Amino acid sequence: MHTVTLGPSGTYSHRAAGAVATDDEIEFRESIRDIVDAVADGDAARGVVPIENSIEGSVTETLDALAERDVAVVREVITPIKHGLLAQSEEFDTVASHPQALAQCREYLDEHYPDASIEAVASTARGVELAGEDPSVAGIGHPDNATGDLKVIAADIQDRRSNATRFFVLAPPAARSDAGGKSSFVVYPGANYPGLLLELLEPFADRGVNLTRVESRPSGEHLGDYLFHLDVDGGLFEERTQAALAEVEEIAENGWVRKLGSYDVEHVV
Ligand SMILES: O=C(O)C(=O)Cc1ccccc1
Repeated sequence: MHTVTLGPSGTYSHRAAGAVATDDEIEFRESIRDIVDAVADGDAARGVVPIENSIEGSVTETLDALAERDVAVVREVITPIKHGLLAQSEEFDTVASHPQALAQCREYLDEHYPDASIEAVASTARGVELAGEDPSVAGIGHPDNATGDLKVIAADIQDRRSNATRFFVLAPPAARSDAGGKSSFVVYPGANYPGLLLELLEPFADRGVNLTRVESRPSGEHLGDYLFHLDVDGGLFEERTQAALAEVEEIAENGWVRKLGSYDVEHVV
């Protein structure tokens, strides 16, 4: 079975997927939700989705899909992101890209193309595809996508020199593993009282398990009701991580805890 990721060919997700699959094993989907669904429904062996960017923060579509569907996280892949502005010539009036890429280049676009219309599309590669079809459109994406009539009008246009994105490699629940140096959980406490979040985090602090990310997301139930995404520097094979999690499960007895799994981190260029 194949690996699904955000298409068309040439997205950053596609590049990250190269860490776990060869090109002939990769199939494309047009949204993150479709990727998570394909893995959860058993239609794909692996899925590769962006989770967090160093400039723009969390990819909320991914967080919400991980809270809703039962999938395992089996690996983390980190890639540097270097955006190029790709167009047939400098005579364009619209810039099309993925919302994350547009946000990562906001200051550059404001300074150099203040009059351009900004168009959010499903992926960076889709924006570049549009630029290839229409001379009035420029895309923001990886410079390797400048094929055919497209030129790299400007390179390295992201607003910070250091720009990296974390991707999760997803697998069906049966592939969930306790091995690996990091673990991710989603906690819905099903309660709301002073100090609740502190209580949820203390079991990790008490055992010296470092938290690498805490993110709250609306539960969708009612305003002010949240679930929490936790990443920790500890594997579920470790007694300290298991013990901390058992305490968290007790605190969340009126809600639920989803163990996404333990995994190792890989850097790809
Ligand atoms: O659109 C893409 O290329 C993606 O894979 C999503 C994305 C967009 C911007 C930075 C990192 C990932």
